[in-house]
Amino acid sequence: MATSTEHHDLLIIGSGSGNSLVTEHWEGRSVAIADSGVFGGTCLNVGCIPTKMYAYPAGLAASAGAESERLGVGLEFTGADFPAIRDRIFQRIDAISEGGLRYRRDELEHTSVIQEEVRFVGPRRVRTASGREVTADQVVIAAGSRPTLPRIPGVDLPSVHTSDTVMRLPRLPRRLLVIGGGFIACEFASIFAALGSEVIQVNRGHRLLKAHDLSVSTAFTEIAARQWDVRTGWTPAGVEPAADPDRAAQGWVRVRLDRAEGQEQTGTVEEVVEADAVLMAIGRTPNTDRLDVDAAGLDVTEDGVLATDRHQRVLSGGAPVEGVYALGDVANTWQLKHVANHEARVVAHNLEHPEDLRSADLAPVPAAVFTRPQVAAVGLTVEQALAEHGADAITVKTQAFGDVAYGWAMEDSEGLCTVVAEKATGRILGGHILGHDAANLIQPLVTGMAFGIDAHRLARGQYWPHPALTEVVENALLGLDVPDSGLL
Ligand SMILES: Cc1cc2nc3c(=O)[nH]c(=O)nc-3n(C[C@H](O)[C@H](O)[C@H](O)COP(=O)(O)OP(=O)(O)OC[C@H]3O[C@@H](n4cnc5c(N)ncnc54)[C@H](O)[C@@H]3O)c2cc1C
Ligand SMILES: NC(=O)c1ccc[n+]([C@@H]2O[C@H](COP(=O)([O-])OP(=O)(O)OC[C@H]3O[C@@H](n4cnc5c(N)ncnc54)[C@H](O)[C@@H]3O)[C@@H](O)[C@H]2O)c1
Repeated sequence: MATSTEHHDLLIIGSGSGNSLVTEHWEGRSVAIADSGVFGGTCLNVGCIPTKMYAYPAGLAASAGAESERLGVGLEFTGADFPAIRDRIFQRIDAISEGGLRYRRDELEHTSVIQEEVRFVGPRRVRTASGREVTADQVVIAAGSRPTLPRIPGVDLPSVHTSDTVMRLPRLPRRLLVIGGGFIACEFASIFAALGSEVIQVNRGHRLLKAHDLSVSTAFTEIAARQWDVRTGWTPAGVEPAADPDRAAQGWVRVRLDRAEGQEQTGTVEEVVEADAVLMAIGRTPNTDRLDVDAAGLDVTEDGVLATDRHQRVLSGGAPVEGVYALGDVANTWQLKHVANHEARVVAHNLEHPEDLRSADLAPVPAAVFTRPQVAAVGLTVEQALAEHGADAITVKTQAFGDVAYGWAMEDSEGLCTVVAEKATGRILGGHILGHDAANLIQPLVTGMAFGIDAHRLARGQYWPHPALTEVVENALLGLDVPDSGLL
């Protein structure tokens, strides 16, 4: 039963990308931001930023040893001060989150923060957990996603973590069992292995990063297996405290693994791994189910995200609901911050200019995995291009890092850049990079695809500083069987 009702010009559900919607336009108007979690959302508090703040020192740690020795530099890894790294990261992050909350809640006159879970009771009406009813002329749903947990016994034991908690562990795990083979699982396996944990990564399928191009995913799985223990074809079946009471008291658990369905059955069908920390990283669930969207009649797609039109207006029965927008992980399946940011810019404009609606243009979307080595991708994989265009219509070049000057100087033997393009036109269909600095190296290919620059023109229509590693992209482009642009 509602105890009070308040009305705002704008209600934003979710303080992650949603927080960026409060532009100068809203001064003198009333804006409420509802968030029952930590202010600032996933990217800042438990996502992109802290993971990369771990990935950088982890990269420094991993450069000692075999790689440095091979190049004649005597570096020794003497251990990571995990609590110091953790505290440095979260002292910086928590201050930003707390400052953002104070600014919106206490300092600005036209904004308020509802620190409660909210659920829809009508299209532009929500009820808070404490029973307040809040209405608004316009509503933006930016409620994000949360880690998915497997439905197995023992998943609620304190040593079982998700990406929300694993970065705040009191100490570096002795043995970390990582479940999953996607972005989150691979980034954390790479980080914790470099910092000194014994990492065992268990994945259902036989390739890590399986959504990536086969060339990248296959090579990454092999390289990962040289850095930590990768076990494929398994799925977790249950977690229980370790049999030894002393170990159990220290948080050690036994994780039972079953052979994953549909995977080749060789060897044993059940295995047990003991670990003092377990990370479940098997995907993220959009938060639509936390919002009672049915009460507002809002459409949800079969992927569980809110259905929107190209202006990010939420649909009801297939038609846009006036003044209700959605963005980010609750409204798309990319689950990437740069996509949420783009959608937020579209929504910010459309809220302010309902008579001049702008559209989200999501293609092509790059993604980068900040492992060691890094992985980055944009557009179609070779397999997708083959399926969509046929073998005769496409051309593919895989350029090894070691065959361009800087990669050769690094004595790199792992890095590769695969580009796939349309043979007849040179239109770039996709790019896939594994290796040093892949997250940066992918950008020329994103530019080429976004601005419709064909492969030869992209390679020959600009200078590439010699001998920078970007030459790996230039050479991949030049290796394609595409029309000559005439440029030299
Ligand atoms: C470990 C990790 C690393 C990542 N690294 C990267 C990366 O390197 N690059 C990249 O592009 N992306 C990365 N991502 C993905 C990226 O963080 C997300 O795509 C992005 O943060 C989504 O933003 P959002 O605004 O949609 O939602 P969020 O930032 O998740 O905000 C949603 C907010 O809504 C609140 N909320 C939800 N339901 C309710 C409710 N009913 N009532 C009140 N409040 C509610 C939540 O508390 C939350 O604060 C990473 C994610 C994770 C988990
Ligand atoms: N650098 C980045 O851009 C970055 C980093 C982290 C997360 N993210 C975003 O967050 C999203 C979620 O990441 P994620 O890694 O959790 O999901 P994901 O979808 O990338 O990977 C999920 C993995 O879990 C495995 N899996 C699923 N169920 C399983 C089970 N029962 N047993 C064993 N394995 C199982 C899948 O095979 C897959 O390998 C990503 O899709 C990405 O968009 C991005």
